[in-house]
Amino acid sequence: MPSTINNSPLPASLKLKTGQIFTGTSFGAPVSTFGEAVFTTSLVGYPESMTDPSYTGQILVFTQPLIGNYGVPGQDQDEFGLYKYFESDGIQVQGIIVNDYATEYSHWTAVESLGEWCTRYNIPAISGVDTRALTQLLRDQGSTLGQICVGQDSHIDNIDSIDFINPNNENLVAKVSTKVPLIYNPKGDVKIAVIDCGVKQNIIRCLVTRGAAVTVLPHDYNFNAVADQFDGIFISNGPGSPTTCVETIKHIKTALETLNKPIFGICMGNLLLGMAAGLQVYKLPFGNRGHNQPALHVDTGLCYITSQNHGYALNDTAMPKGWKRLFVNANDGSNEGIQHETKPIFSVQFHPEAKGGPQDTVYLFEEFLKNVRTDKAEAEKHDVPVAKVQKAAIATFA
Ligand SMILES: NC(=O)CC[C@H](N)C(=O)O
Repeated sequence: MPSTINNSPLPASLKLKTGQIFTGTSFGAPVSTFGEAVFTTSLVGYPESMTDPSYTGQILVFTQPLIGNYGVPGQDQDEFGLYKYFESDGIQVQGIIVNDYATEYSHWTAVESLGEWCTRYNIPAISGVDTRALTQLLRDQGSTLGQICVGQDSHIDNIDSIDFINPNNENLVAKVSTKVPLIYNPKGDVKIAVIDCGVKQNIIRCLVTRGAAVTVLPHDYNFNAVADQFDGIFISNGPGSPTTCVETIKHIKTALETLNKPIFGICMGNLLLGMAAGLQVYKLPFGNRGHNQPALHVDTGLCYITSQNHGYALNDTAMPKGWKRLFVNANDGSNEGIQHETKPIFSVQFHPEAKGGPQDTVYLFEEFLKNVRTDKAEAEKHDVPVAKVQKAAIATFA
């Protein structure tokens, strides 16, 4: 059961660096934590969002008022060894803030309550917070550093003496990336190297279910040295500031200069590819997090509803030579994707793999794999060495 004193829940609060305190009661672990307070407008998908490594370092505020009513599923795996209901092997957010926590849950996949799950992972959770007021504040003043306090003294205003920790100063990608290469669906017809900045399980699933063999590589792995073993490169989503990913950007830059392979990036992948191409990033005031973000496809004018969770964006006002905008956000005009004008290289800021969210743009995985298969067929025609075995890439790491 969640933390209680004599069966009544512990008081808890969210203290913001800007001086405000939001009070409520604890329904998770009785621990205090720091993070960047951000809000998501998604209506469903709390198990997926909370296990998405992109949320590492963040205190997640749900604007959907009722959270927890379908409980939390188990760690079941599919035929590829990927988690069916989670995006990684545990909770990644620092803590969660909700308005109304559903103390009773019901769903055929549920094995425990949201409160029990948070407690097991030592993650604090607060309910009874006016999340509408909190969201308006975060929207007006921007994402804000905060501390979740749990316990009898949690309501005391000691903000002036708190040394708030900014998670974005750290290379969070290094924390969540795989330490060793991992292979999924080794018999796939094309071989994709996934640069793991914190890859979601459903991104890997979107590649393997479309026939690809996937090797997940550590974020700083020099994939250029083993590029002949792969037919395409994928750059994943991930937490924190892209400016901390110096090593990964260096490798992508080398790839752009020397490799002739299809590349696809998602979210952090869009930021890193853009930076390697010469663009700058900036921090959005409150970010775009939710499942209803409109992305306009620049060439056709078609608008897709997309799943998003990012705090940074590419400044695309002047595109580098050879590159063009692929998508823009119809709400705030921020960049939603870039594309090379002549090479099969593109990336998007939103999440076409969803989980949660709409699947309007999942077709982009087919576009990428079409690029990869066409490129491979061309290379074979001209007898250029194409991807052989993946074992050698592993051997250097094992
Ligand atoms: N989902 C992601 O990959 C997020 C990218 C980056 N951490 C940002 O917040 O902008």
